[in-house]
Amino acid sequence: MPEPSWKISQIRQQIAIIDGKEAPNLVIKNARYLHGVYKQWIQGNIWIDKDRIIYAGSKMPPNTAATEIVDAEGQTIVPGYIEPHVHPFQLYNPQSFADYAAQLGTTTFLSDNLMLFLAIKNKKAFTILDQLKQLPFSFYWWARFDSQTELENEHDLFTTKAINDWLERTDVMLGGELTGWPRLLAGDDQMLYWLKLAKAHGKKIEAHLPGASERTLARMKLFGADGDHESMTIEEVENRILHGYAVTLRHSSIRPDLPILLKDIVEKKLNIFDHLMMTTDGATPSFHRDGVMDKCIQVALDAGVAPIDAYQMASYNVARYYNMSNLHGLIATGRYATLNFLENEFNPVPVSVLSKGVWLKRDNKKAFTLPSIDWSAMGTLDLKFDLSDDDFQFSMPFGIQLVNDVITKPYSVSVHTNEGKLHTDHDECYLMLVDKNGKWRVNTLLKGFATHLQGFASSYSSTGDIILIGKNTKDMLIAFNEMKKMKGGIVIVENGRVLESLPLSIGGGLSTEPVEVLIEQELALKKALQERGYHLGDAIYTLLFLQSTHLPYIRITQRGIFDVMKKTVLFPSVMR
Ligand SMILES: Nc1ncnc2[nH]cnc12
Repeated sequence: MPEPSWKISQIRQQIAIIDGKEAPNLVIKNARYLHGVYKQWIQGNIWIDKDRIIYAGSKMPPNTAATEIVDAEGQTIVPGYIEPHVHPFQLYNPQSFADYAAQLGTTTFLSDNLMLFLAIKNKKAFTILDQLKQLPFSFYWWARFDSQTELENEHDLFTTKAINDWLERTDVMLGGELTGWPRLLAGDDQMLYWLKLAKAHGKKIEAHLPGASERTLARMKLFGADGDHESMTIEEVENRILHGYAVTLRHSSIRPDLPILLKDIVEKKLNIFDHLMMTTDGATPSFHRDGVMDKCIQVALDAGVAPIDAYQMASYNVARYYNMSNLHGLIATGRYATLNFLENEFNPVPVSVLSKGVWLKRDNKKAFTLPSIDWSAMGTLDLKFDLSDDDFQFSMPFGIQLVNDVITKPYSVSVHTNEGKLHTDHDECYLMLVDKNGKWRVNTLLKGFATHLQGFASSYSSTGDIILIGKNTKDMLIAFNEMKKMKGGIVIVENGRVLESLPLSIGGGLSTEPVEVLIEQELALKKALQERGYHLGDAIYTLLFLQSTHLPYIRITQRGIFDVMKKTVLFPSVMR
């Protein structure tokens, strides 16, 4: 349960408001609001002082001297939306994502710690968490137990001490997501110990079980998994519910499954809405043009879900599951004053947003820009090495073929690779993963990414190592040099000229730009790639997951080309 932060003196003052000795800052009167436990719209007055609901019910405060009274007649009020499964590093950063999402009513986030965990020491990461805590929204975190790739130093990084540092925090709500669960089945008791440690700290365990059989679901339940967000079909939802999983339905840029899942649940008349949550699962910026959790709620309404269920799936259900309804997800006495004001319950995009007592949006206008935080703990990407012609050796019998945006398989290379150029009449490109410290590289070919892409460089990757792709080694080198000069980012080069560049100045992986700007930058990048033969949906995810061993079948990792099923390095990385 997250720790309420009110001091003794503040609680005394809150009691004095009930007693009429002091006045609250704000009263929302004539409110028609959602009460999550009654599951009804009720009428009443909500008294607020600073960030807390002092009282919600039929009465007005005895003392309203110096109280702002807002008449909410005609409006409908719901709890601020909660996004339970955020990967806050898809070009945006946690602050910029929250600033954008808040305008659409999403003000509480449960966020992946992976990027921070891999990039910097816990002490530094916690300075970022602590800064985010000062802002008028709520950021909670997960604690990962595995890197979802093959790191050179996985065991030095994922230690009991390092994981426990996270689990001890009251703003960490869960262990996982558990992408490395096959290790549990293979007998890894170290990982099982971490699950038990998380439980001992009162945290939930979020699994990651795409396509799991009933046998796997049962075994993972026995290991301690509580929830899963990977259902792609109604049968998968039903199986998870059967075995007592908390189910989060997903609507993301790579898996926009929510409409069909909800339609099937409604058609089958499954009475399970009190036990469902929804997520956008780290969708890339342009997916959020039409919303964050408001978009999920709209999808639910469109699928015929009753409005109260639709809102609860993005608020009270999440708060109750994570044992935080003492503060979130319920409009009732003692909770955070985090409310969305709607025209009516059929339009989840709020007219006004109050978050921890601060108006972030009022009457359809942005009322507050979340201040940016100090990202210096993440450092800047300062590559201290150069690449030379010697690095561009590509003589591999097989390469990596993209089956879709994120699934890969091995294929036999049949083209000449040693001339520094590849023909544009096929979709094979050179691919290199280079250590951000310049110590090693892995060279292979990538099929299915593009036909006409000459040079491409990205410091955006799972581990912060550098990905180079292209048909022309000279342009790949120029793209690398440009990315290095920018101190991180994504660059496309053609005939020696930079065509597109997207700077990622926070540690080489995150942008400082607002999400609105990032949407435009991502679309421009995607368009340039599409014009050069990229025919898949989500290029940013293709980059992010090239190293990810939680997906089949073959990956480029720090240790070399990796066979996911056999768990072996097929070709080791080469020292430079
Ligand atoms: N496992 C994962 N890691 C990073 N980003 C993701 N987005 C969706 N799933 C993810």
